[in-house]
Amino acid sequence: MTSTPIAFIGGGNMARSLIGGLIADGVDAQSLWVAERAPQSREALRAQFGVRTFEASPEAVIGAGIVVLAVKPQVLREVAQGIAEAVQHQKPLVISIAAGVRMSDIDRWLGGGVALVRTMPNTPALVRSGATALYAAAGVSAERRRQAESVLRAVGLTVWVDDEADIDAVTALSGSGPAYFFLVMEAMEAAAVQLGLKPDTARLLALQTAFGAAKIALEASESPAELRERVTSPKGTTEAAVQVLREAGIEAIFSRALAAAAARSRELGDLLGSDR
Ligand SMILES: NC(=O)C1=CN([C@@H]2O[C@H](COP(=O)(O)OP(=O)(O)OC[C@H]3O[C@@H](n4cnc5c(N)ncnc54)[C@H](O)[C@@H]3O)[C@@H](O)[C@H]2O)C=CC1
Ligand SMILES: O=C(O)[C@@H]1CCC=N1
Repeated sequence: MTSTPIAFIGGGNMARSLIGGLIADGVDAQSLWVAERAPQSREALRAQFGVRTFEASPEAVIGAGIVVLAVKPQVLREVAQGIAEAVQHQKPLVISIAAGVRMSDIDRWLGGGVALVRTMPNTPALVRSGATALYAAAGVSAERRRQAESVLRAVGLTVWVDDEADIDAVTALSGSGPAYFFLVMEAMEAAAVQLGLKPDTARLLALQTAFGAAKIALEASESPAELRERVTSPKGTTEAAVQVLREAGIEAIFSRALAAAAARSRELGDLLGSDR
């Protein structure tokens, strides 16, 4: 991992996940700088991680080799324009994690000619089990790409996509994906409580089952479909449950859900980049 200071602009949920993961990977907290406008959040970031915090974003950019844009898409233009001068002076690698917002717009807001990598990480970065897709325009050097990849690889798996539009699909799949699995965990826990289990017992078993299923699916050579079939005895209990899920249209529901997320990502890109 690079030892250059990394400045996060925005210290919310996703920045905290990345910072926690980087520190767990051995990165020195003093080389992680965070510009965060909310005083309570700055205080919490210092207390939890021991990172340096800044009230004014340009101050965090000066001296940083890498700048991570970690504010909500809706405020990214204002934030980028506010640090443009510092970025043009400092010439850091800029990594955007914002959903939807296109690279050409961010580059323009930052004054143009910026070494920019657009990424879509997810919150399991906190426990170094993140999944991040990265995209860089043709002009970004191999060295800058390696630098961006090394930051995100420190907190989990990384993949490059060669079409920026793929980031919308990635956002729908792995960016938002943890929430879908949490929802399934919530639903399974509630259903098990209805069957008479104590809430604590139901949650523990639901969570460990999710963990075990993901672990075996990652480690085994078989596909998830083959692993599912292995659990499903003919005329057994799993078959009874899977039949209910299929009759309710589980595949179609996920297809619609991911399509909605990808459409929202594209919509954010259109909406927020429309100042040209
Ligand atoms: N939460 C998630 O699971 C993921 C989020 N993202 C992206 O990460 C970005 C951040 O999302 P979250 O962390 O969830 O949002 P958040 O709302 O938790 O964090 C944003 C932070 O930025 C701060 N902020 C707002 N304006 C600021 C300014 N002018 N200067 C400095 N700080 C400012 C806010 O006070 C807040 O703490 C978004 O663009 C989102 O699309 C990407 C992948 C996953
Ligand atoms: O919900 C969102 O818009 C962000 C992007 C991916 C996950 N959270």
